[in-house]
Amino acid sequence: MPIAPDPSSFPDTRAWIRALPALTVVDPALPEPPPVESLPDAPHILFLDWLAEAAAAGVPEPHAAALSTVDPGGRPDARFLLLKDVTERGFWFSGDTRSPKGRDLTSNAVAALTFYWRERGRQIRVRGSVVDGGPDMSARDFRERSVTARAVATASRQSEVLTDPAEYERVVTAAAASIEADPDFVSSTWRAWCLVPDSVEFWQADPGRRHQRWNYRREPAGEGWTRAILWP
Ligand SMILES: Cc1cc2nc3c(=O)[nH]c(=O)nc-3n(C[C@H](O)[C@H](O)[C@H](O)COP(=O)(O)O)c2cc1C
Repeated sequence: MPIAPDPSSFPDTRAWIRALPALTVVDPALPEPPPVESLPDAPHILFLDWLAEAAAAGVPEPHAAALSTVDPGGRPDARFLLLKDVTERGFWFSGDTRSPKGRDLTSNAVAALTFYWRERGRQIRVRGSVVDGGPDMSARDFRERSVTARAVATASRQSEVLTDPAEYERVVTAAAASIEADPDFVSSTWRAWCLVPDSVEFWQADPGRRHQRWNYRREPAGEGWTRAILWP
C-alpha cells in the first residue's frame, strides 16, 4: 500500500490532493477482457461472483454501498448503507420510511447503488426502480436486527436535529425495553426495499488505464439482458 504524502510538504491543498495515490490496486489475476457472450446471462450472477471474490480478497464490508436517491425537487443525495440480499429480482436494502432516503424513495422510486472495492480495483454501478419488498420481507429484515438496532430504528428520528442527546438515550432505552417485552414487535415504518435494476455496470481497473467495463441493460420488452463492453 503506497504511503500517503504529508500535506505539510506541499505548497497547497490542490498539490497535495493531486499527489494522493489512486487506483493503486490492480487485480493481479486481471483476465483479458472476456468475450461479452461469455458473461453470465444476468447481472446478479456476475455481481455475486465479484462480491464473493471481494470478500475472499479481504475487502472490508464489501456489502457496503452508496445509495443515491433524488428528492421531489430533483436534488440528488447519497449515503452508504448495507446490502441485505441479492436475488434474481434485484438488490435488497432496508431503512426507515421517515428518513430522508425513505421520503426520496416514496416520491421518486428510483435509485442507484454504487460499490467500490479498492482492494480489487473494481466498481459496480446498479441503477433502476425501487419497489417496496412488502410487509413480510420488511418484518423479517427488522427482526434480524439486534435489540439495540431495532430500538434505534423504532425510536430514532433519523437525520432530524438532535437538540438533547439525553433524549436519544431515553427514547432508545424505552424502545429496547418494550422490544424485550414484545420480541415480535415490528416498526411500521421499517422497509425492505428492492432495487430492480435496468442497468448494471461492472468496472475493472487496468494499470494502463484501459479500464475494462461491462454493461448489462434490461431489454425493454422482455426478461432478458443486453450485454456490452463500454469504452473506458
Ligand atoms: C457502512 C455504513 C452502513 C450503513 N448502513 C445503513 C443501513 O443499512 N440502513 C440505514 O438506514 N442507514 C445505514 N447507514 C447510515 C446512512 O449512511 C445514513 O447516515 C442514514 O441512513 C441517514 O440517511 P438519510 O438521512 O439520507 O436517510 C450506514 C452507514 C455506513 C457508513
